[in-house]
Amino acid sequence: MRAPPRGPRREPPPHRGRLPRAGPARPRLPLRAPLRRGARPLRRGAPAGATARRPPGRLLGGGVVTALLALGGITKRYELERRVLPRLLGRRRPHLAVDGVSLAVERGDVLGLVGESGCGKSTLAKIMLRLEDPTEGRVVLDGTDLTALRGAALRPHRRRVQMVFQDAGASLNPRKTGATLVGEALGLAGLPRRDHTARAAELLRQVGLDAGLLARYPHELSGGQKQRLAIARALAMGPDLLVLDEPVSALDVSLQAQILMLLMALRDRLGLTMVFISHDLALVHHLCNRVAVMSAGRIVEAGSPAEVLHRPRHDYTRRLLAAVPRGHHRTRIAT
Ligand SMILES: Nc1ncnc2c1ncn2[C@@H]1O[C@H](COP(=O)(O)OP(=O)(O)OP(=O)(O)O)[C@@H](O)[C@H]1O
Repeated sequence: MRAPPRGPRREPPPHRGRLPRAGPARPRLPLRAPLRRGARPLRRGAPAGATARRPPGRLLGGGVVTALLALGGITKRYELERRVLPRLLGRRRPHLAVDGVSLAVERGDVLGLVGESGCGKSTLAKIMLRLEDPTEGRVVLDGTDLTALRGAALRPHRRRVQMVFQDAGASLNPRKTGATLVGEALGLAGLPRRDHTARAAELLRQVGLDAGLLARYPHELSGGQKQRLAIARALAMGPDLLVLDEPVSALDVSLQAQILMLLMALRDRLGLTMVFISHDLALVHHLCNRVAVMSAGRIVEAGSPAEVLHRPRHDYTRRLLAAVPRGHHRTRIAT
């Protein structure tokens, strides 16, 4: 651990071992660097017993958390039913989908998470949103340990991380119009009902859709329009972090480019923090300022797109790059 900088002596925080309820003066953790696998306690060097005294969902003060989202030693094991020789081998067999991932997403980052199918990207995304519980490890959002929270205590934090799925059509309730879908999100975000129509129209404009489309049901929209509506609905919640799981892979190439340009505009205009999950290294190269490469449940390499995609250090990343078809994507990565 690095020694604290020398300087004028600071007063100790008013409640040692307890955090103030909320607010800008909330003490932060030193999580700039990715957490080491299984690191405990989260505040390195915290006094023995500090973890036990921590109120649920709150972290001890004393340092500075710069990461909006910090994953510390995340492991996810699924217990699968064993169909072959269950009496002999046992009924359950564990499957390790995520294996000790530590990762920090800073405010304003657009982090590209790449890796081959089945390496654990979506599972990790669901854990970021607490749609799945990790088997081990911590999810810390803006200094709050989400893994310690349940039910009503978790809800307000969960809204701060929104997800856009590959298949927007399936994630939009077919019985509800765009106005209802976006309006519900605005209601959850606490916007008074009288302001819903104007805000929904504004959000639709932000994602490049005509506000008139709010009157339509999802099946009356094209694939690209559905994806934009899903993004508008996610933005309606006023998220701090948007997790996009293969948001363009179901679209044709021209629509992919349009959605990518939209995401780049949102990144630049709103300063959105995003985790962009994709197989497509060229898309990641264009959109992201950081890239993490995942293989068999682990992050094997992370850095800037220039470092990871142009000067890969890990064999797996080299193989991933070599698998990109010549001409199309490779040229786009090289530019
Ligand atoms: N609910 C589940 N129960 C059991 N195993 C699961 C479950 N969800 C995912 N898995 C397994 O965990 C591993 C990681 O899956 P995950 O969906 O996270 O991969 P991925 O990298 O997102 O793949 P893709 O790019 O194809 O979407 C896979 O082997 C998958 O079969």
